Amino acid sequence: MPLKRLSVTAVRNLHPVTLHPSPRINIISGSNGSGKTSLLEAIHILGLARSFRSTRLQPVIQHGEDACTVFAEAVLKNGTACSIGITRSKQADYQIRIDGQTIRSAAQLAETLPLQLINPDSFRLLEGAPKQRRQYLDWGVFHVEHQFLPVWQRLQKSLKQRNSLLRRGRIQRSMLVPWESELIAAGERIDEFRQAYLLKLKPVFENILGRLVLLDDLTLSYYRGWDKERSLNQVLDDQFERDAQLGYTQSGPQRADLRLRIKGMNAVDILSRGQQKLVVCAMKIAQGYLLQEMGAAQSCVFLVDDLPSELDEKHRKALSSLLEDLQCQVFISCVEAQQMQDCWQNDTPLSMFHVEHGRIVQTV
Ligand SMILES: Nc1ncnc2c1ncn2[C@@H]1O[C@H](COP(=O)(O)OP(=O)(O)OP(=O)(O)O)[C@@H](O)[C@H]1O
Repeated sequence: MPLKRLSVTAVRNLHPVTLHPSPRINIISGSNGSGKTSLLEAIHILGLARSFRSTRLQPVIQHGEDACTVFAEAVLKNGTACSIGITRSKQADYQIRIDGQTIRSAAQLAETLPLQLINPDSFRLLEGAPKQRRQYLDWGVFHVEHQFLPVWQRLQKSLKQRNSLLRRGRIQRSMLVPWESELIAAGERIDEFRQAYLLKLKPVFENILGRLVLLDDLTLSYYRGWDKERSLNQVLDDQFERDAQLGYTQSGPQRADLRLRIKGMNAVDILSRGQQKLVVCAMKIAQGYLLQEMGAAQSCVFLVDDLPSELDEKHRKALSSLLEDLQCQVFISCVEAQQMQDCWQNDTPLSMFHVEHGRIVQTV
């Protein structure tokens, strides 16, 4: 869902600004510490009510100010306008408004403005804990499967209850049964959603990866979080004693993972940094393409922090062409504008912004 007007007030070092971004490609250049990432961070806050740099929103509020605000007018897929605003003050939690209505859940915000972030931390998708890859997978499922959120919430609740009973100690097997039946029902649904989504994602990912880099041996597979030969019911039953000793549920959809391997080894142990960046980009861009293909309610906005770093010219251009073909709105930050200037076709709407000491000026 492209943003056609974006206002940012009191976010980090940024001076108050109103921008009119291109519905397609936006390049934000500036030297280190000028405020490029802060602009991407502001858009991220607008879409997810959280920063990608700090777990709390308070550090994002400009020193000496009481609150930060990000506001945008966006265009929905059906062509109608939609306004989204978020304010976070030092004293209170955030306030979100969509079309003048206050909303309480960040999930509604995420549904309205699907965002994909590619930044130096995205490497964690390959090298980090399974949680990162589960979140990646669930982002996709959330945007294409409306039943995902309520089922996922039921799963979290039943799992929390089971774990808290397990932690109490000296527990009877029968005491877990009511929570387990909820956990099993929700867990199996979540597994079905994830499998169905991955089946669609895999060919898109392989195609996109092939346009970026030749890695024929790379495989992407799914681990559902428990033994594939046994039902979740059976696994919970068999592992009860051990779960009770440990005080938590060892197996289940909360342990699901995506595995990226090359010749049976972890891809992250084999690939160069540049190749890892390309694989991560292919994974994220594939989700954008799939969202379009599956006719999701809104198209995705891509935030790409420091695209040129660790990529040579050939790969930079290949990546740009994928983002361009996606026909989404893209915000790309870089130090030198000219590194990103000649990557686009002549008819692609392109806007360029330069940031200096927090002041953003549109140059093209
Ligand atoms: N709450 C805050 N209030 C005011 N300034 C802040 C706040 N938090 C961070 N800053 C400053 O804002 C600037 C933000 O820089 P930002 O990370 O956006 O720069 P950048 O252009 O992306 O740099 P780089 O190219 O090094 O990644 C930094 O100079 C930082 O010291």
